[in-house]
This record gives sequence, C-alpha cells and structure tokens, in this order.
Amino acid sequence: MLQLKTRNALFLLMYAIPNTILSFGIVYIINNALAGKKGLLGADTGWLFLGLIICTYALNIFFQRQLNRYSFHLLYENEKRVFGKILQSSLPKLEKFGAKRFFTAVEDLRTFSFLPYAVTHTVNSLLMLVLCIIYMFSLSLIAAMVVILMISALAGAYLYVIRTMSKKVSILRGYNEQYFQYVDDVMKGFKELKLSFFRRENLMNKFLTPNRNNARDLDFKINYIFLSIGLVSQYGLYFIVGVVLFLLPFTGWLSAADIIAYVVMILFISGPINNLINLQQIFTRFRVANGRIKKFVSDFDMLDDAPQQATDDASAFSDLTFKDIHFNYHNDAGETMFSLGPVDLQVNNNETIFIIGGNGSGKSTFINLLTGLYKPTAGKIVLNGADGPHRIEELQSLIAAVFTDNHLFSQNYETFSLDGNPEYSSLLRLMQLDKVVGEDTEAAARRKFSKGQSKRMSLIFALLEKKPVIVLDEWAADQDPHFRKYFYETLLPQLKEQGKTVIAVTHDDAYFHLADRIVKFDKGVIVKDIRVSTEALHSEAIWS
Ligand SMILES: Nc1ncnc2c1ncn2[C@@H]1O[C@H](COP(=O)(O)OP(=O)(O)OP(=O)(O)O)[C@@H](O)[C@H]1O
Repeated sequence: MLQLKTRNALFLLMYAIPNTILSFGIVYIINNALAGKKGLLGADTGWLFLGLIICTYALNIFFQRQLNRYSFHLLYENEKRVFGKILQSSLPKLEKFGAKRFFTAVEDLRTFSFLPYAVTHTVNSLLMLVLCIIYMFSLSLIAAMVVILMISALAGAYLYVIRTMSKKVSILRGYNEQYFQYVDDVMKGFKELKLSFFRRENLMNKFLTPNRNNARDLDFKINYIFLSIGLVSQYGLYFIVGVVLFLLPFTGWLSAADIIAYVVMILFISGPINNLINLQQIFTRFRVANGRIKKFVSDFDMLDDAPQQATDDASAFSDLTFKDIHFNYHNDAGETMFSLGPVDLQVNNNETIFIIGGNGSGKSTFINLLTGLYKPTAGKIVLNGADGPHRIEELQSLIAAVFTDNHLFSQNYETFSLDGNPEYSSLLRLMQLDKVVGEDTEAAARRKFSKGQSKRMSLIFALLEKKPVIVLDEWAADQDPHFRKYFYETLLPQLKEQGKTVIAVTHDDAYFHLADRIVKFDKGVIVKDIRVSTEALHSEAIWS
C-alpha cells in the first residue's frame, strides 16, 4: 500500500537537495561569522543570509503543500479502497473476519496522516547530516572520523533497540483489535448487558480491564523506550561536544577556529539526529500499519467471489436447479464444522415453496447458496436451463430477499425513488404501514421501526425491486398473529397471482397447506420434498 514510486522519490530529491544546500548555506554563514572567518563570503553576506532564508521558506511551503496533498490523497483513496474491499468481499470472508477488521484497517490508515511530516523531516535531516559531515571532513579527516565513530556507536545502539520494537507495536495493535470487539459487544448487546450485573462486571473486569491494562502498559513501555533512547542520543551528543571541546584541542587535529566550527556543526546536527531518532517511532508504526493494511487487502481479496459487473434488469425466470450442491463451514483450523449437501432441487417459475426443518438443519445456509452469497464447494447451479460462470450474477439479478437479520439502510441506495411513488404508496397500504409511515417520502421511510414493521418495510423494498423471485428467511416470525395470517392467506397468494416465485423459510406449520411445495432439511440434506395437497399434508408427518 505504501510504496515510494520513482516519480515520488525524484520529487522528494528535487526539493530536498536545494533545500539542504540552502539550509547548509545558512549554517555556513553563521559558522563563519561566529568563527570570524570570511570564507567564501563578502560584504553582502547579510543580504545573502536573508535571501537564503526567504528561498528556503518558499521552497518548504511549496513542497509541504504538494506532499500534504499527496498524502491526503493517499489516505482518502485508501479509505475508499478499504470500503470497496468490504463491498466486494464474499459473505464467508466477512463472517470470518468480522467488522472489527474494517475499523482497525481504517484506524491503521489514519496513521499515515503523519506521512508528510515524517518524510520531509527524514529527507531534510538525512541530507543535512550528510552535508555537515562532509564539511567536518573538509576541516579535518581524523577529527571527523572520531566524531562519526561516536555518532555511529550511538546510532547502532539505537537501531538495536528499534529492531525489538516492531513486534511490540504489533502486539499493541492486536490488543486494540480485541478492544474493538468488546466495544462491538457493548453496542450490540447493550440490552443484555443492562439486564445482568454479572455479565457487565465480567465483561468489564475479566475482559476489558485486563485488555486495556495490558495495552496501557505496553503502550507506556514502547513510548518509554523510544523516549529513553531519544534522551540517550540527545545527551550522547553533549558528550561528543565535550570530546571535541576538551579532548580534540590536545590532539592538534583541529585549529581553535575549526573547533568552534565543529561544535556549531555538532550542535546543529543534533536537531536532524534527534529528528531521525524520534521519527523511527513513527516509521515503526507505519511499518506495522502498512503490513496490517496489506494483510487486510489480501484477506478480502476474493475477486472470483464477488460479482463485479452490473447485470441487466431482471429478466424472465423459468427454473433453477441445484445439482449435487455441497457447502462446508470450516473453523480456523480448517476442520469442517457443518456440511450441507448433497442438495438436488429444482425450483420452477411461479411456485411457492416453503423451506422447513429444525434449528441448525441448514435452511439459512441453503438460502445463502440460493441467493449466491455462498459459493458451493461442489455441484452445479443451472439457471433457466444453462450453467456457467456468470449464472450467479444472473441469479442475483432475479432474486430479491429479506433475510432474518434484515437491515433498513439509512439512505436510498436503490434505483427507485420513494417520493410520490404510487407503487410504494400502494405497497404501504398492502403492508398496513400507510398510517405508520404517513407520507410516501424518503424522509418518512428512514425512521425507526419496530422489528415486525421493519420486516414489512424490507419486503416493500424487495417488491419494489420488481424481481421475479422473492426469498424470505423466517419473514413472518416477527409478525403479530393477525398480520401473519394475512401474510400467508392473502399476501402470498397475491404474489403468486402476480407471477412471483416465492421461496420462504418458515416454522409456521399452521400455514404449511398454503405452499405449493414443502422442502424439509435435516442435518444439511433435503429429507422431504413434497407437493402440497391436503391429503399429502395429512398423510406425511412433515414435522417428525
Ligand atoms: N458462519 C458460520 N460458520 C460456521 N458454522 C455456521 C455458520 N453459520 C451457520 N453455521 C452452522 O451451520 C449449521 C446450519 O446453520 P443454518 O443457519 O443454516 O441453520 P438453520 O436451519 O437456518 O437454523 P435456524 O432454524 O436455527 O435458523 C448450524 O450447525 C450452524 O451452527
């Protein structure tokens, strides 16, 4: 994700080289003025000095602007990319990694807002260091070697400590990821937590507090190590100044004026050196964040899983056949947790099929396969007599669904509008929601509904998609007895009359006689597939 392209590197150098030369010019003038040397300078030194300051300032302003623009572009583009990855991801991937991965990836991206600061300071500091060292060499080879040896020893000790830090920063990120999981539990399980003192206490004391304490201690340790090593380098430089001031004069390697130049240089480069040292902390965080974002992107990279193309408007549906379809759930160790299949089933146009079976028998898993959200591990899906790689996309263009955990979006992401839409108004009446919603406007539809009402709204939106196949997963479970009866006895027959094919997962055995077919799952396989007639219902012990 974070890669320095040649173009960017050249741009950096185009700025950094003149900037460093100009900045060095400033130091050079100060140095010579202090040491009483004329050097290369003449009577207009003051003007030159002013000119250098203005030029460096202008150069910095221009460059910082460009760099800021580039990094914010990078940041916000990557935010969009991460969002896109989630949208393209397959359902099994999302179920495996969970929403917390998304939040931490966004947080990791935010780390890169320090990028402009880090890059400019690093490049400037490095070049300045190089120029100062060259200058020191020009004054005395041996003295420069001594100073560089001492600086290298300091840098070596520093780098050694730094190498141990990446792992610690990574562990800290892991703690924070876990923390987001607890936040998610609090948000989603707020009511359950409110009801139980012990649950709250356990979450707080056994999970959240240890997590935060560990994170706090590690965060402190990381920062303390960086701080200490920063201080060592700062005071180490004073030590080097001491050596130059009090030992080098006895060696005869430097004149008195050059000693002043050396001290000025060392004091001057203490800034760049401290910058470089402090920046290591940011770079360590960059490295960790970059690695994690790369992992996120590769984890969610399942291009073959997600339909990328918009399909044509819903076409006609004639039949759908599942041939020897299999699907397995695996745990992290790769062991199979549940197997669905072999499933062989044909769904014909205009049928009303009820999918029944006990809890955990595989009904919802089948629905996820039927709607193309899960990809079969084996078998063939034949749509309208043909199979092939794009059948899933076509299938999805024919299906509108309301899932058990339905969600009403905060905005209208659909191709239809609700404002003054006569079809929407009539569906509101059909679902007996016209008095609840009030107006046929977007604003009125985006409000809080009761669970049963929200299911009705979801069904309205599904019907507005005008697709020939309607899939409902335990849709009526949240409806009151009156509306449930109305749904089975009035709404479903109406949908059939309109030519819709309805596949509904249900436990409502009182209404089984209203289906055309009943398909029963048990332990991941279809154990019954019966055409409904009153006699059949009486003779078959479907529920057994
Ligand atoms: N994401 C998942 N990862 C692993 N196992 C899963 C996952 N989803 C479901 N299962 C398992 O697969 C089996 C079938 O689940 P499924 O949700 O299809 O059952 P169901 O028939 O819809 O049940 P219910 O009537 O309770 O909704 C169950 O044993 C369940 O624990």
